[in-house]
Amino acid sequence: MTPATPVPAVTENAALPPVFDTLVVVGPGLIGSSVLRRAKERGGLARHVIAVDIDPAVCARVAELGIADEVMEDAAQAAAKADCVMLCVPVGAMGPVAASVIPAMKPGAILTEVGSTKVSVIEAIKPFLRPDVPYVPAHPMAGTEFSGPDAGFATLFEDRWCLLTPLEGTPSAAVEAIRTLWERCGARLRDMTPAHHDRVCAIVSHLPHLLAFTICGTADDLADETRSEVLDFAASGFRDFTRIAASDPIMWRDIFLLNREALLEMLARFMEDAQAMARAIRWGDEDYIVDRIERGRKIRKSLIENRQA
Ligand SMILES: NC(=O)c1ccc[n+]([C@@H]2O[C@H](COP(=O)([O-])OP(=O)(O)OC[C@H]3O[C@@H](n4cnc5c(N)ncnc54)[C@H](O)[C@@H]3O)[C@@H](O)[C@H]2O)c1
Ligand SMILES: O=C(O)C(=O)C[C@]1(C(=O)O)C=C[C@@H](O)C=C1
Repeated sequence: MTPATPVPAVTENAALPPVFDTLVVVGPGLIGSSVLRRAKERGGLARHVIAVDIDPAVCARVAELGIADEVMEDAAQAAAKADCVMLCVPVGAMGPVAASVIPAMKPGAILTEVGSTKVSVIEAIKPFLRPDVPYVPAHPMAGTEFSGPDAGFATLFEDRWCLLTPLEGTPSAAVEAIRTLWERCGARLRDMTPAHHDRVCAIVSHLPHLLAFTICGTADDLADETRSEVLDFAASGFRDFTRIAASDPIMWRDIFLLNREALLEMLARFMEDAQAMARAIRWGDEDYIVDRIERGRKIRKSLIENRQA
């Protein structure tokens, strides 16, 4: 265990009784460290927060930042102290990490996670579940292209959606505790089925990342001269793709592979629509082209009105 440098806790939720006594965050990267910061800076989430990471450098950094009361490398040892364990590791690591923490958890303690895919994460965790450890899958729809404990910030989830995909038979008190935790992080909550979640995220998050990685690769494959021009003149449109294309490779490898079916379905639909646009351009179908652009403008406007852009 590494002693952590204390950070002065601030107010906002401080008057409210904390949702949990002890919250363990496994994987204090962008998302996990944002939850830790929220807990420390605003209060109301947990009286005591423990961070666990497999990477000793991450543990050392979290201790230095002072965003947890304790920092540990052994997930099971930390889980034994928890009222809630929140897994914030890449989706491909959720199953193995759940397997190591669940046997150590106290009866009645809650397991939750923040994975970007739900059906396959739930499938990976299910074999290790215990009847006395409720599991509440969640997904905060907030992030940046950065990762690691330095990337997090306490306001990351403010006004962002957090999607809950509760499983049948989960005690409602456990679902409500996780809902309250995210509300106190500033998020707006919505419940949906895991399968619906995966289709929605495939179109609004996973496909855009796939397109961004691909367009950067396509530009990079062009002749040297063209590539340098791309970089010189990438003032806006291309530049906007490069922001999300800078995201973490392990995280996105896992998301693509673990949301394979929904992502491939959305990609096939996108390719059909792109073909239709190509046809309209070839045949000079102005109405089709204008209609598609207007739909894009409408979507952007509604995001702005919903404070999501
Ligand atoms: N980045 C986003 O925009 C975003 C948004 C919502 C949800 N998510 C999901 O949240 C999770 C974390 O994403 P992030 O961006 O915070 O990642 P991150 O890379 O910033 O942090 C992940 C942390 O998990 C640690 N880790 C990996 N394997 C581990 C293991 N077996 N045991 C303990 N620690 C382990 C890593 O060392 C790292 O510190 C992922 O499942 C991701 O899909 C990400
Ligand atoms: O804003 C970004 O950079 C993100 O990639 C955030 C984003 C998204 O695509 O919206 C990425 C993955 C998550 O699961 C949720 C949010």
